[in-house]
Amino acid sequence: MPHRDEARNAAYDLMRAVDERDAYANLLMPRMLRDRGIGGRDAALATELAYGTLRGLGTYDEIIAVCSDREPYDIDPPVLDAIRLGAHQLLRTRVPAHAAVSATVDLVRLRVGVGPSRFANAVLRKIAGREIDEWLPIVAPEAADDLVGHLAVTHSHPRWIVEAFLAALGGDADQTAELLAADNDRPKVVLVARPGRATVDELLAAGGAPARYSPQAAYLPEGDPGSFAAVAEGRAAVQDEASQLVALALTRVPVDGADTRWLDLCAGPGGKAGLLDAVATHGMPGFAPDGDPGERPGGRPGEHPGGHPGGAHLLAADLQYHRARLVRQTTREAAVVTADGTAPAWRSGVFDRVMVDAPCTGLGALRRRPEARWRRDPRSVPELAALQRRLLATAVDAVRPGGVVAYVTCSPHLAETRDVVAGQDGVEVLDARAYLPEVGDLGEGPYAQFWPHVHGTDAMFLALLRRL
Ligand SMILES: C[S@@+](CC[C@H](N)C(=O)[O-])C[C@H]1O[C@@H](n2cnc3c(N)ncnc32)[C@H](O)[C@@H]1O
Repeated sequence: MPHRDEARNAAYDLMRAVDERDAYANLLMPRMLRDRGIGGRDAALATELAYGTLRGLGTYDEIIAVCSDREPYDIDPPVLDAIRLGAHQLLRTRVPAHAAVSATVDLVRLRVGVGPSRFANAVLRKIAGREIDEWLPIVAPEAADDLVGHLAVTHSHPRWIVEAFLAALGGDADQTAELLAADNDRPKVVLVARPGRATVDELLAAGGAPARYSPQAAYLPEGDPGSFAAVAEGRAAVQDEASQLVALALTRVPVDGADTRWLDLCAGPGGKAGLLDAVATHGMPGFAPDGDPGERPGGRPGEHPGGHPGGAHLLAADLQYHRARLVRQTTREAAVVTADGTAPAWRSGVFDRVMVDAPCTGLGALRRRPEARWRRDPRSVPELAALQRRLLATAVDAVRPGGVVAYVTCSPHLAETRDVVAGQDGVEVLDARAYLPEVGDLGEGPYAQFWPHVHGTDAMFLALLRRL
């Protein structure tokens, strides 16, 4: 089989697995490529074709509807997926049109049948008649008539997600368009050097590039993170910069009195717990209880305000046993338990700092999972918001008066962010932005909202609450 066809077949099989078996594309693809011995440029092509098609299929289906005598939902799914794959090659890659059409038609003939391949041929030839910029005004409603529909079709997102983003961005259509476009880009791979276990300098020396915000981050320009010794040894890991910073922000808030007991209520799979455990154990350079950050070994005056002296201990909990087990791999000193955060096994008021990284719709991380936007269900939002409220209430109960709770979601949906925090009694809401001085444009406060189109991070939300 020619190389390019191997890549196309892998992309097609991935799409079928996503449709038929609810596979997670980003988990299955690397395995499939490895099993088939596809590497290098072919692997990159297969991944680009599959992920690009999964992201863009909202737009492609509108175009397919115009080019076919059937609505996409009336087309046999194996044929529809192949046509989507062909449409992606025609409209968003440099693959020559004749090659995109003939390879897709061959694929349908071999994998589905001769009749469907004729149908695919007819539809793809019509699609090939125009460029994407010519198609969009034909298939997307005018922004003036239907702003949400316009953005949804142009940037290939479900309407309800566009509505949620528009609301979270205060109705700003331009910003929403930028955010939706950023969701269609591949995210950077970011590494975290866990304090006391690895340093950023070590990651830079091993081929990382300097990061923009987090004092513990380095970017990975290309290649396999596992090739970094620090990653292979669990001293460093892959972690989005916003995810690093919300954990660091919790450790930076000054608390009076004891500061030795920390809790991560929803810790699995352990990204934030890995960082919290390291700071709790080893402290964070730059900390100055009363004076010059430079006094502390490794501290650079003025560079990283805040920090922590260490000497604390983390308890990490997760409802699911297998996720709690993953936390054991990211932490060294922490106690890890399987526990329901809404029915805690600990006494009230015993912790000095609590992280609640609540289960959420994940609308802030759509860049990472190409098919996720089509899988999420708007009906899950009220259910998740109710769970988030219960978890936040438990976290506030678990922290002592004067202690701090970080409420975090990887979603900017207002029902999962501001609305959850607004209902919480017995707390002072701190200005979270004050604990992230290295990052600008985090919103009007008192919360901090990261954005892919502004910061290049996931759309992570942070509220910092001090128990009264
Ligand atoms: C957004 S994830 C946490 C991500 C994690 N903090 C990290 O940085 O890797 C939410 C986690 O909450 C857990 N969870 C869901 N319901 C829970 C509950 N009632 N109590 C404790 N954990 C729960 C899920 O199993 C999931 O692992």
